[in-house]
Amino acid sequence: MKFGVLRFPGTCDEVDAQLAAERVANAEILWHGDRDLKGVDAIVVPGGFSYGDYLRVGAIARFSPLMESVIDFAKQGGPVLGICNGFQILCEAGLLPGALLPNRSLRFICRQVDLVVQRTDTPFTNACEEGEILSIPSKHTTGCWYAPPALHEQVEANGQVLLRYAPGQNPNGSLADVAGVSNEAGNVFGLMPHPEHAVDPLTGSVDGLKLFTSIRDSLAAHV
Ligand SMILES: NC(=O)CC[C@H](N)C(=O)O
Repeated sequence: MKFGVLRFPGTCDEVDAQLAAERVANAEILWHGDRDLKGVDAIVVPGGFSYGDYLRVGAIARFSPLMESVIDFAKQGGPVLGICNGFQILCEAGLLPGALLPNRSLRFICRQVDLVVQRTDTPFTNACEEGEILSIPSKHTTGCWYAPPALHEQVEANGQVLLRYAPGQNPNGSLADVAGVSNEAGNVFGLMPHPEHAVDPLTGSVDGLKLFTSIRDSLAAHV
């Protein structure tokens, strides 16, 4: 199978995402100005500062030509993983619920965080154990996930929160310690921490690899 990793002006984590995906499958970088998804089986919208975070994080990238193809791909049930700025872009595109607000501290925060796996019956977490703790780096200014009460209630009732910050570790003030949330159909998932930076023992954790493995295995199960 092949992952497609999006690149916008200002993206900076696409090569790490490609290298992470290549540990479990093939991966190719896709330029935001094209429309062709080149037959990839899964999409990664990586982290960075697309369009310099101007206007509002992800608000400009969301209108790239390639995003039209990503929205169609997602509507057809294709797996889409948004990491950090990718999560922000997917929220702006209306593919994920809620919005990312500035961190409560109003500071850029860069630290390793523990995430608690809430569900394992998903395309993104099937290689994990329920309740497992994943140690993954987090680095952002605008990572405070928020949804108005009615939407938040719906997201919780549908089991769309797949990862939460471990108690006492929420770095940004996200509502209900939400670190990663899926769409209602379950095929689009976004998280603020960076699994692509936790794939080699050299950097202290390989827990991030489990998300990439999960996507690959969920697709293999459908063949
Ligand atoms: N690491 C990233 O992807 C940065 C995300 C984003 N632009 C922020 O700082 O909020």
